[in-house]
Amino acid sequence: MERDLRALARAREWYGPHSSTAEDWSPDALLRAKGTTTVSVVLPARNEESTVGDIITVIRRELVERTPLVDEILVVDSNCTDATAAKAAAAGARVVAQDAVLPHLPPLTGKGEALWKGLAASHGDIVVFVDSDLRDFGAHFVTGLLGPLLTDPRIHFVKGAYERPLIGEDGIARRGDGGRVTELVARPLINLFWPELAGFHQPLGGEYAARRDVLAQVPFVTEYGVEFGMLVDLLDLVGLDAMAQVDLGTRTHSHQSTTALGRMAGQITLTAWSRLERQGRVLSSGPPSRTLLQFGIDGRPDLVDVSVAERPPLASLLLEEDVA
Ligand SMILES: O=c1ccn([C@@H]2O[C@H](COP(=O)(O)OP(=O)(O)O)[C@@H](O)[C@H]2O)c(=O)[nH]1
Ligand SMILES: O=C(O)[C@@H](COP(=O)(O)O)O[C@H]1O[C@H](CO)[C@@H](O)[C@H](O)[C@H]1O
Repeated sequence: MERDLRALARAREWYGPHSSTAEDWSPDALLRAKGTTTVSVVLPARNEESTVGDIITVIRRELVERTPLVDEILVVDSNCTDATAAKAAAAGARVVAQDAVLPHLPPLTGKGEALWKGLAASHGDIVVFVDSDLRDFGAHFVTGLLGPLLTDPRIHFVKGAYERPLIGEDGIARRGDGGRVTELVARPLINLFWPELAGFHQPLGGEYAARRDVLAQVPFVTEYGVEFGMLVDLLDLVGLDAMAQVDLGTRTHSHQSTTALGRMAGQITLTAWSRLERQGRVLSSGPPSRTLLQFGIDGRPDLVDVSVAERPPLASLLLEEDVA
């Protein structure tokens, strides 16, 4: 109890000095602070043809042409079966196929694989990750995330914070109802086991930025375990004071079904379990199951695989290759 109170006090103490808003970071001031630091925006995309082009157009117009803060826009084509790649290229992004990056490695799947391949295929000193399904994207998403990284060498990772309405099938936005897996799974797990991280408003949010040399030192959990695993691993690696968050306003995106989020919840739970084991905080007599029995509306049972894998820190791979 004492430890948890201390940890939550730590989270509260961290929150003030390490939280800002996108408005605090003007593009012109950031351009002055940028110097020779290079910036890559990496967008993981799985069948996002209806939104990816607009996001890239805003980044290119505002942050490449108007204020040259961004040096590279990379879309990772995550086994798309629609026109995502063509739309992204037409809007001015470089596009790489997920499985074409480091092709000598057996391909893995999911968002975490797309992000790790995006890190490997990009070049910026700072990498900004932005989801490709955002529906109200603004350039402030990127400038807000860059702010602390371009102005404070002590900060190595910045997470977006935002209000997340749930857009219903009727098209009506229900304030505060988005981020369902965050509220039902991730936030409770973080508060129970990593309360130092409790100050992060949106631990699963898909918009965040970090220094390349830090991202290259953490593993990337595949599928939808990537954000949860990264927060816990970065807390270990760089410590809470090297992490910050920026309020980006409101974030709306394409929503998955409850069934799909059930699978996501399973992946995140397995990720949390793996970190508890790795940190020696649980002793296990055997691995947890990696399957989830779900039931369709008609009650039909459906056994799904919620296993996650893990890519090693990129730096370790490049070191091996150098040695090889
Ligand atoms: O195998 C995958 C799954 C997702 N994504 C991308 O990762 C981002 C977040 O995924 P999604 O929207 O499915 O998650 P949600 O926001 O609904 O939790 C989006 O840009 C997806 O296109 C990806 O690149 N590969
Ligand atoms: O935050 C969440 O609960 C989920 C689902 O959000 P919604 O309930 O569809 O608004 O969305 C996030 O989770 C994924 C897993 O970490 C991330 O990859 C997504 O980028 C993020 O949108």
